[in-house]
Amino acid sequence: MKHKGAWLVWGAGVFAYMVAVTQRTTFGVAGVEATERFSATASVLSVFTVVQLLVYAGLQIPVGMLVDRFGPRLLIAAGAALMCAGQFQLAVADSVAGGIAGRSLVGAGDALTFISVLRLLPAWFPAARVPILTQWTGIIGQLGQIASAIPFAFVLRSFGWNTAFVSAAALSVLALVLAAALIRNYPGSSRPPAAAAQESGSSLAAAWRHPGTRLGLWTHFTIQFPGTVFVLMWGYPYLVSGEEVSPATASILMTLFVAVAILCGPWLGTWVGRHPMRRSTMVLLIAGAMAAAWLAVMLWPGPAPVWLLAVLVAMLAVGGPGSMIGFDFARTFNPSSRLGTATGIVNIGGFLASLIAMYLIGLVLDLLYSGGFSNGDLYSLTSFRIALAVQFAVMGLGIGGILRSRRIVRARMAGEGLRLPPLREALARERRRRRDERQGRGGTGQQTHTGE
Ligand SMILES: N[C@@H](Cc1c[nH]cn1)C(=O)NCC(=O)O
Repeated sequence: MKHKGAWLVWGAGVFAYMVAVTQRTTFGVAGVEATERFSATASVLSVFTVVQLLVYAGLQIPVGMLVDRFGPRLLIAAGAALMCAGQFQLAVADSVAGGIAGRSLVGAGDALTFISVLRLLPAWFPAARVPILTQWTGIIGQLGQIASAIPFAFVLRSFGWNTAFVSAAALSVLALVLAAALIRNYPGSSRPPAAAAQESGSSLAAAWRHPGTRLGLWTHFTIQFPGTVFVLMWGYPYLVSGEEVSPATASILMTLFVAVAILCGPWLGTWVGRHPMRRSTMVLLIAGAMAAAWLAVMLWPGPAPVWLLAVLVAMLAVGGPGSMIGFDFARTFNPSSRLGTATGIVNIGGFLASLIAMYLIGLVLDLLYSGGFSNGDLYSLTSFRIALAVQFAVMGLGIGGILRSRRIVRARMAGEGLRLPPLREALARERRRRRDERQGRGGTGQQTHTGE
């Protein structure tokens, strides 16, 4: 059942997440100014991003346990306060150490936000709506990037570093006030007892032991990282220096990425709500499509045509919303008392894989350059293609994790007497459901039983 005030609670949570995404991405927009302000090279500046991501990923499990114990409201408000402090610190910092301290605070506040907002959904909305609302949370949150790319960039270029980062800090004050005023952890009297401190450790062990949580982790690991690596680090230099597309075309391709992620999110959310027993198959299909698109681009003789690059970007973009299926596994395979912990475990996956892939790609590019393979061009097309191919190894590791945890989940389901209908049977049932729907014969189209 949906509860009164649910949209307001969710709205304040999503706003806090959107602001977190803005704070997360402001530094990327300020690269040129940061180089001058901190007198730093590009590789020193990349440390800012890596430290921020490490802090974010490292805090996921403690934050998940804290959400289960204290509820999302306190954590969302604390996250906004930390991000405000971090952006303020960055506004006044003029040394690399001071800047990294600011970015670490931003990473910490960011880490508190997303899983706390997801934790609100099952408490306030009916189970059948949670997959689609999870997708909308992710989609609306990503719009925070637009606030960095347009108004933040404008203030930075017109009024300078200090004003821009103080303004960003002020946005988190607004998120904090709205969270404190509007968010309630549970509707009315339905508040379950908070987890006791000593229960937190055992709920972490229990969440980890459940193969469904690990299936979620590997899902997030496998299909979030190719898009993150592309957008946060290597996509733009690869397109412009490697594939030799113009900066304007590269920007259009990056915009296509955001558009595809927004468009396919609701479709995926509805699909997952209807076919909970086929979620891992969908995840494997998305992973296969991303790998196939990369392979086609890499094997193309000479620079790839723009249409093929657009197909690649579209496939990579599906990974953002696709990885949200990982959180659906966490939700449906864990009781609500340890949902935050399980969500935190899942959310480490994509960020860990992104850090590994970003580092390995940079390493291979450097090795090819120092070994004389690149003919003095660090970002040559062939070097880029060889370096980017390390993603297949990271993806292979993730697919191995998915298949293994899925096998254990299926064995456990079989032990509980739950039979997974063969794909042909499921497809025939879906065709019947659509026909009935077209002929106006009932059925909500939603299945709420769990599976993989
Ligand atoms: N998969 C992302 C969010 C997303 C949704 N649609 C596109 N991207 C994710 O896991 N986000 C975690 C976070 O903190 O942003």
